[in-house]
Amino acid sequence: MEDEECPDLVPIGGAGETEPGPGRRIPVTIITGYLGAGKTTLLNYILTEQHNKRIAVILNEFGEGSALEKSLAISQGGELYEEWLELRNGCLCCSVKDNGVKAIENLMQRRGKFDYILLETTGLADPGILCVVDAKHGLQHLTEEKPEGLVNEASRQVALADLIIINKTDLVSEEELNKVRTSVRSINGLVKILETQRSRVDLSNVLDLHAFDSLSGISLQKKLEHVKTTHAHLDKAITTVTFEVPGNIKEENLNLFIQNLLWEKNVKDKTGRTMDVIRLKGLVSIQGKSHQVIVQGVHELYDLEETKVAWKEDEKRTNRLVLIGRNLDKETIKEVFIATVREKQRNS
Ligand SMILES: Nc1nc2c(ncn2[C@@H]2O[C@H](COP(=O)(O)OP(=O)(O)OP(=O)(O)O)[C@@H](O)[C@H]2O)c(=O)[nH]1
Ligand SMILES: [Zn+2]
Repeated sequence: MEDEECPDLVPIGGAGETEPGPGRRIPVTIITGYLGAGKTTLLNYILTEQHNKRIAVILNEFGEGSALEKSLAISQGGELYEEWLELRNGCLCCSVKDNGVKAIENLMQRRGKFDYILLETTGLADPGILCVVDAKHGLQHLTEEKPEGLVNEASRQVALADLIIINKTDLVSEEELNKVRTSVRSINGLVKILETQRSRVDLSNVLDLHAFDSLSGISLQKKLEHVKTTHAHLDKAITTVTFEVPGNIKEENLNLFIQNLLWEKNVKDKTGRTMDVIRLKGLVSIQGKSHQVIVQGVHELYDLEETKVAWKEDEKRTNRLVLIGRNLDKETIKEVFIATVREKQRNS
């Protein structure tokens, strides 16, 4: 990678930011947070709120799940400006200098200038400016012990953030919320903390991060440089598997499959280890439903939601699932899925 070919990202609140005209610099906000914390919910909220700002969003692709991620983003997003940015190894600081900047440039060439740019990184990426923390599972992620040599990504994200959004406050008691808040505070004593449901945050807080930047006294560029030197890649034990099974499935069978996986935890890999699913996403075809259904799971919580996208008449109905977690093996999980669906169909 040639350094001179890579334009630098503009530090938030950098000189010239308030200058009018085409030379005005555009703030870039990077959104981090552990798997399923609510980053996409936040982006969708920001993009659908009335704010009279032109905002570009750059989403990352995670592992094999890119096709599905993309379709999910489109079906939820309404009118988004989108550019797809593949983060190599899901690591922002490795990728942002080459294809990251390129993605932003491509976007501006096609769409003109934006007022703000938001960048979503994978749940396991390194650096952070705005970090979404899951009120229900955040404490578990922050305190998880890592094997020798591996960094706890969740606490690294919190440590680097200028703004923390503790999301899903509806799922916890005031006491649990206090614990998460205290834990975040102990990792990052300077960071501004906001608490939300469905990531519904006052936009001025999110789009105007340089206010906090001055607090921490360190620019985005410096942060990226800093993080690059103390580098650790994705937690190797966590992997992504994707599979597709054509046809219609019954809702009760799908529930059974998911509950075995997330609640009963009785699905094992070939060596007998329990498959531990942190994140589950899917686009499925439920018998008797004309519209595509989205499956969303975060640890033991999941829900099914009918989308506005109808299956077309000549379209092949199919089920696509993405699982992120430990001890996942694709063949086995696919077999279990098919078996669960078939088994119950014979019985009922
Ligand atoms: N109960 C509750 N659920 C929420 C809240 N915010 C988001 N969710 C749900 O949490 C799930 C994950 O949300 P996403 O926005 O996709 O999370 P993400 O951080 O983008 O996930 P990854 O990109 O996979 O890391 C979805 O099912 C959301 O509907 C909240 O405040 N309360
Ligand atoms: Zn997301």
